[in-house]
Amino acid sequence: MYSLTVADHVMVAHSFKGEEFGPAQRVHGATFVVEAEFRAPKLDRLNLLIDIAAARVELRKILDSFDYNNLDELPEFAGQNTSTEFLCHFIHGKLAEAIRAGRFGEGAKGVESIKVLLRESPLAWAACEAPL
Ligand SMILES: Nc1nc2c(c(=O)[nH]1)N=C([C@H](O)[C@H](O)COP(=O)(O)OP(=O)(O)OP(=O)(O)O)CN2
Repeated sequence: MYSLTVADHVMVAHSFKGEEFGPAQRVHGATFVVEAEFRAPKLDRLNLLIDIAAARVELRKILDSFDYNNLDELPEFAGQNTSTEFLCHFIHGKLAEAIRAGRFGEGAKGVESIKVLLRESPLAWAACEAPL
C-alpha cells in the first residue's frame, strides 16, 4: 500500500456546548494543522498516487470555506460541537466528494482510503480514517 500526505493549517474560533468542556464553552480560538493522507495499492501510469499540487489545491479550497471564521456562525456547522474529531470527519467527507467528482484527476481513481488528521496543539490530535 502506498500513501501520500499533504498538510496545511486553518485558524478558527468556536465554542462548545456541554459542561464537560469547562472554559471551552466560551468562544476560543484554535489553529489546526491539517494532514490529509491518501492511500492506494498501486501507482498510476506516471508512478504517482495522486498529484501533490492537486491535493494541496483541493485541501486548501476546503479549509478556505471556514478559515478565519467563527464556526458557531456558519450554517454548515449549525448545532454541532466542532471538535477536532468532528472537523476531521467534515474534511474527510469533502475530500472524498472531490475525488468522486474527479477533481483530483484520473490517477486518484486508485485511492482506496483517506485519513485526515488534525493537530490542535503539540499535545493533542485526532484523526478520521475511512474508505472511499
Ligand atoms: N475530544 C476532544 N476534547 C476536547 C476538544 C476536542 O476538540 N476534542 N477541544 C477542546 C477545546 O476546544 C480546547 O482545545 C481545549 O480546551 P480546554 O478547556 O483547555 O480543555 P483541556 O481538556 O485541554 O483542559 P481542561 O483541563 O479540561 O480545561 C477541549 N476538549
